[in-house]
Amino acid sequence: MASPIFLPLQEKVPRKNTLQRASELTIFYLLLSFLLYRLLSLNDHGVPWLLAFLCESWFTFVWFLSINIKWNLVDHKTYPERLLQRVPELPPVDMFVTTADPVLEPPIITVNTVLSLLAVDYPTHKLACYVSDDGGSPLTFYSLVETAKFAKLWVPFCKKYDIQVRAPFHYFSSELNSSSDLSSDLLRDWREMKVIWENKDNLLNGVPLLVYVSREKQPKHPHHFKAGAMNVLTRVSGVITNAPFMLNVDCDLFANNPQIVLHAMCLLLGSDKEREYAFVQCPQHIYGGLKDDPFGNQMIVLQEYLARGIGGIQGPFYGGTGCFHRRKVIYGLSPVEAGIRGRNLSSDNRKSNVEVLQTKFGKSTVFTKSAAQILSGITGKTDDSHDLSRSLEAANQVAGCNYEYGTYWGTKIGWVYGSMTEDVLTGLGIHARGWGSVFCTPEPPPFLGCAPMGGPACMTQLKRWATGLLEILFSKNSPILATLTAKLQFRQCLCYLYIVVWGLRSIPELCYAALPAYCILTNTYFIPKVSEPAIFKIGALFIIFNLYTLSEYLRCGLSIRTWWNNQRMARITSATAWLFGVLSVVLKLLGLSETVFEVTRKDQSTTDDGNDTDAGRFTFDESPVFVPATALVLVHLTALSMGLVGVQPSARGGYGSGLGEVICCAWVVLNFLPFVKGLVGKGKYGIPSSTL
Ligand SMILES: O=c1ccn([C@@H]2O[C@H](COP(=O)(O)OP(=O)(O)O[C@H]3O[C@H](CO)[C@@H](O)[C@H](O)[C@H]3O)[C@@H](O)[C@H]2O)c(=O)[nH]1
Ligand SMILES: [Mn+2]
Repeated sequence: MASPIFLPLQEKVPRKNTLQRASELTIFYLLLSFLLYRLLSLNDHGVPWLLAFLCESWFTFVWFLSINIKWNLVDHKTYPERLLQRVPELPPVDMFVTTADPVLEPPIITVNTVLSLLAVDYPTHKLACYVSDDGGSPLTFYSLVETAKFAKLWVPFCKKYDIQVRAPFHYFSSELNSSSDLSSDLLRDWREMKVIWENKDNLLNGVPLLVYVSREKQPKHPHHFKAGAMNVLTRVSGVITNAPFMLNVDCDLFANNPQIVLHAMCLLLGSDKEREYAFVQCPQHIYGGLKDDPFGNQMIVLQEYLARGIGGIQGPFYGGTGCFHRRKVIYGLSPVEAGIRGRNLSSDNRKSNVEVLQTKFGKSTVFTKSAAQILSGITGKTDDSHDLSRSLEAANQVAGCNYEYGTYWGTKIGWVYGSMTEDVLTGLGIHARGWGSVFCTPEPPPFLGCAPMGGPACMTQLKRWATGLLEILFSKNSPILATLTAKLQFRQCLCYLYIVVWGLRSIPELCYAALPAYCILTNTYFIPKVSEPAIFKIGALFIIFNLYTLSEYLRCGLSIRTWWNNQRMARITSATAWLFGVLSVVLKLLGLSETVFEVTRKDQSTTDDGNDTDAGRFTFDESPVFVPATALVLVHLTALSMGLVGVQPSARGGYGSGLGEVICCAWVVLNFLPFVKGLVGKGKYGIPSSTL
């Protein structure tokens, strides 16, 4: 047995995926050979053929990007029990929570998240929790005051009894009523707990610092939504605790695995190789999720293969929540400057003078001093004599709405502005400087959060993502430029391309989905006739592709229904939210309107078992986002009935639409079934007459 000192804190485990690779390449080959067939026969066919060729070329390109992502799947195993033997003293961590709207994000959700963070297994005096409230809501503030009081009972209680789920809301709803024995035990211990809490002088048993921040906002000053909030939190924490590591979560994402900070440290501390990880991204699992994922947004398969796949290249994207950062990376350092690669910079070089720092970081002297410490590698506050009033004064200054003017904040330092998906943009900047990142997937899942339910809430979220990602493609921070001019690896660039073109996919998808109906209505065709061998290629493509995606779901232990719901929702999203994402970016590029961050409604789970059938039903509102998909469905229904009755114009040149088009048409209708139901549904389950 090796001594614990030499045992690694983490291990990179490549996954075997020979069969998947073979299926991916088969699909790619079929796509290419089918494209060739289309190309060679372009002259004999009309517009639908050309359109189909263009759309299929795009699908082939997207498929190529997806093969690149999934080629090398890796897992990272972490061993927190070895951590203390290797690292005698754990570093401080500042934990950030953002909330913005007390109605869409009820304070009880934020309170749970905060309590779960305060209670993680980590020395309490090394932790501090900062909550940013962009709503400036008295309700949220009052809830947090109460939280701070409750935490003094809750944190020691969790640690003493090694409670697993440390978000009280979830703990009490799941475990308390399991046996009467336990309840009486618990009651006695509740009384005992008060003994524990009297012992508040002992910091190790205490509660981490909790700070409420509501930054200054004024109509004339852009506040940059969440990215702006994160930058304020970074500065405020800089002048108070200045921890070298920062964890950030959205208000709904509570810590589900009390050891998560230790797991993350295994990846951030370790050897030189590990120190190249700029951030540790945890997966976002959903709690109280509806059965079979009716809205296709629990993202289990996406995270399983996408994040693990990029893990085999430069590392996962930054997902905006459930992520541990190195403060010095957020402050703009590259791996070389951080002394990880190449020579360590001499201390003279590192010690930038105050003026240079102030032009980059802003005018606060307290803050620039703290930043200088971080940049030179000194971790944590050096002077233990905590001058809280001085810190608070500085905190007020750095949270002001005009503090960032003329500084590097939002461009080279901190969370980057200019995209509704500030997370991906910020992570891209970090990768472009040459840093890596890593996906952390311990059991039980580290964090759990909400997924929106119902049509409109899902649309808000997906539209924002499509908008934000497309903003990145057209900005000066685009991944293509980052590969050409900076250190973004080529394959990593292809991974970024895969997601930043999400919105653009709507156009070819919508065209392709319109083809069957168009062909039936005009009695033309775009599917090869049965007499041609190419029919086997497109048939095989259809079957192998669906079996391949289905196998991905089955391997994750998900049901066939979940697979179907996700496939269907992907088509619906494309014809709705993604299309509108493209429109809003076009309007922005034309200078006609600005993009806005619309907060997603955080529903508390409505049912305990997640089996309520109505909760999974697609809902509508009067938003124009539903118009294109409704039109698509109406046209297909018309085409289908005309095709079946046989009232079609006579075909030109002998061949008209055939069985192929009818099957495709029916397939489109099947995919948009929620809209077909919406045509006859009542209330929120029906498509409003204005949309129709
Ligand atoms: O002006 C704002 C707007 C939002 N938020 C916070 O940002 C977070 C994310 O907003 P939410 O509406 O929950 O968006 P989601 O689509 O659920 O979030 C995903 O997508 C966002 C980017 O679009 C990322 O910022 C998130 O981390 C990621 O989880 C929440 O904590 C909000 O309170 C602010 O602090 N200020
Ligand atoms: Mn969210």
